[in-house]
Amino acid sequence: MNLNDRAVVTELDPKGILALTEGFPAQCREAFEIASRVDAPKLENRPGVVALAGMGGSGAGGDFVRAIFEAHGGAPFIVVRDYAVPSYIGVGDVVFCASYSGNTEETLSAYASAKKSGARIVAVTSGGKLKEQAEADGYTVYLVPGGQPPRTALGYMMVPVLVACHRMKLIPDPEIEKAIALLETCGEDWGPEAKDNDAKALAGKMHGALPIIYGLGSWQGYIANRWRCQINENAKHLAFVNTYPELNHNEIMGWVGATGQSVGRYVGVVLEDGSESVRMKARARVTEGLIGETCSFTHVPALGETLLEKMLTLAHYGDYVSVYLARLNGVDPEDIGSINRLKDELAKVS
Ligand SMILES: O=P(O)(O)OC[C@H]1O[C@](O)(CO)[C@@H](O)[C@@H]1O
Repeated sequence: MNLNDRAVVTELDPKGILALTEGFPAQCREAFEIASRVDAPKLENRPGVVALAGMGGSGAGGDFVRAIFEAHGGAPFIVVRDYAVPSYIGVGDVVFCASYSGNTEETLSAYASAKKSGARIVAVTSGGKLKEQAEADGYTVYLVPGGQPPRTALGYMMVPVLVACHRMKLIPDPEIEKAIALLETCGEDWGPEAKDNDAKALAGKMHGALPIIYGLGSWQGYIANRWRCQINENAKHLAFVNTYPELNHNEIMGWVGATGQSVGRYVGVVLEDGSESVRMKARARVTEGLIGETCSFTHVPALGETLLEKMLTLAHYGDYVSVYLARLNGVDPEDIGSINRLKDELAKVS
């Protein structure tokens, strides 16, 4: 299949997931402008905990912010992918409720629990019940443009949280515009017109295989999870994710049996910064040696200098891979039939 022909790549993509992927840098820029016009909450004291409640693509945005807090932040930051915020959240804490549609049941339920806890709530949404409730309750709302699949709205959902946290003096300047400028150059290498294209090549390796995506460290693991979600939803393709060094304490033994198991072909990906410690690099090298021919690993290094540049470029690369893999699999990247059927069934459960 000729993935160098845009018409071929978009043949099964009537809703334009490829175009939305290409538009990600512009989306981040627009989100930055929107967020810059909104007053962030004024905090009297530093919160004990900052949380972000969100599912799927909206939860992924929380992981990016979490990584920045873990590297440079002034409070613990947790991502809640569940119906309620933890019991230790209370008055003085900050809870971002992020739902692009504004109608995701788990996030609306987490919103209700956060409200009960007395925490300061900030909503990020394009509308729906979350907008209605947060406005009625008098909380800060970052309102972003609607009308696209939530997983393609990562910029809209993440950038306002970063801007708000910076303005609340919880993180140093994440240099968002610098990261966007770098993102704007990536389409030349990974976009549909780029012929010598590593993203297309990696999608080709994943086609007919089970991708195993390892992060060479914690934030790299968060991005690996975003890759998995995009590969699952866009390409209708299973993928497994793990993170160094934890996988050296368990999953490495799973590979011992994998050679004889009839799973088919595995293809490995390691997402890395490039400046990991000597010991972390050694872990990847030795692990790959032990796994041997059962699975060969492609290392994908992050681009840029800042943590945000590195995370966004690695995630953008994975988004392209997932769209090319969707085409190779012969599926519409927009279709989420099973998710919708699940929601229909759940609607019958009281
Ligand atoms: O951001 P939202 O609208 O809450 O959606 C969260 C997630 O739910 C889904 O719409 C599927 O139910 C995902 O595509 C999305 O990432």
